[in-house]
Amino acid sequence: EEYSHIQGTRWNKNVITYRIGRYTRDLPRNTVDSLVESAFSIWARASSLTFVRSHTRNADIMVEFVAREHGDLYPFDGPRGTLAHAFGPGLGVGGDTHFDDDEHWTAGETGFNLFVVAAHEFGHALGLKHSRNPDSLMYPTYKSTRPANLLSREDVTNINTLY
Ligand SMILES: CNC(=O)[C@@H](NC(=O)[C@H](CC(C)C)CN(O)C=O)C(C)(C)C
Ligand SMILES: [Ca+2]
Ligand SMILES: [Zn+2]
Ligand SMILES: [Zn+2]
Repeated sequence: EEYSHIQGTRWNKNVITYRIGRYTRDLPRNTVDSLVESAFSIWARASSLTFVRSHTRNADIMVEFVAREHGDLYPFDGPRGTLAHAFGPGLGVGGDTHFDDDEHWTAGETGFNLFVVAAHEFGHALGLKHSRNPDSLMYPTYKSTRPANLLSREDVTNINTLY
């Protein structure tokens, strides 16, 4: 889900920073780093946005793996069910993206594919809402077999309407 009701609608800049906090034990850290970077690059290629990894606390988007109650109003639900959530653009918690660490995160076809889920969540972190088009990345249900070009024409149109 996305919680844009407490944030703004879009970032007022084109260079957006992100920081990876707590990792998952399911994957090597450098695998998580590259999958996260690839998920951001999907949106960068479709828009005028640039994403820069930061190691300081004041990054725009904090990316973390957490479970159950984790300090915001939206505790996760254990294995399956909700896989992740992200806050819409804004200061503080704005843009922050949380992955449910009770899921089995993978880089392949088994478990839940981190790249696909991250790309969906980062759409929310940029201000996108859900789509009713099952072919769109922003469709609310996870699909493991996504086309190579993750974004639908609708996704590309929507990100370019916003930025
Ligand atoms: C397998 N479980 C699902 O398909 C669940 N969907 C999700 O966890 C969404 C993320 C997917 C689309 C990556 C939640 N979301 O929208 C975050 O921004 C349910 C449909 C069960 C809620
Ligand atoms: Ca879950
Ligand atoms: Zn969503
Ligand atoms: Zn959270």
